[in-house]
Amino acid sequence: MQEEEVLAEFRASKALLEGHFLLSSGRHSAHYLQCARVLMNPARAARLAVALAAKLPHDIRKRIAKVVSPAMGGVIIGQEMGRALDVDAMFVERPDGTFELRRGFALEPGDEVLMVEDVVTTGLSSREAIRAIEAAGGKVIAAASLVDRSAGTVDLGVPYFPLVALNFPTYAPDELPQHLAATPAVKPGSRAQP
Ligand SMILES: O=P(O)(O)OC[C@H]1O[C@H](OP(=O)(O)OP(=O)(O)O)[C@H](O)[C@@H]1O
Ligand SMILES: O=C(O)c1cc(=O)[nH]c(=O)[nH]1
Ligand SMILES: [Mg+2]
Repeated sequence: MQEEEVLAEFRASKALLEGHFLLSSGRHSAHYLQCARVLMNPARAARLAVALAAKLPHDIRKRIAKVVSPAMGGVIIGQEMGRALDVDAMFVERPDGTFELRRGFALEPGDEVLMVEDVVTTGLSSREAIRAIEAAGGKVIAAASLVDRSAGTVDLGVPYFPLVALNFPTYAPDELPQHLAATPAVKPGSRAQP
């Protein structure tokens, strides 16, 4: 799938939002990709997962034993990546603030894992998820996401394969441009506010 085709899927699902958003990292942006809208159509979710799986080099792809994603945003694309790669998919969640495997999910010691996200902006959630997977005995050999909002600048500590890389500006709370400072921010994600 070419970048323009991926963006067409986002546009068709009305997932490209404009306004004033407080992101998971605490940074602000005038743009938000609501991946839940992209993934609410199961056929579209499956198509995008097949395209994302095709981004993985063959030597990495054939080693993947499990897919693990950070909830909530990673759950649906993680499940679809499990289907595309024909491996089990599970998720980490943070009811007490730190990602952990729950619900009877477990990794075998040394299981080679693909960490799958919906969006990577600063990489904070991805790095936290990778830590949780490794604490549970897994070995994260690569990461993948539908969107890399860092436009290729993020370092997750493992090879990282996004389906599409975009560069929407983000701002620290004390450096908001006038047009954002003038409107209240909405926070679409589920990370607890500090
Ligand atoms: O790279 P980062 O700066 O960490 O930002 C990206 C993260 O933010 C969103 O999750 P969020 O914490 O908003 O919660 P959600 O997955 O429940 O929507 C998104 O799903 C990624 O996990
Ligand atoms: O950084 C985020 O929290 C974030 C950005 C974005 O565009 N979409 C999203 O779901 N989360
Ligand atoms: Mg998330």
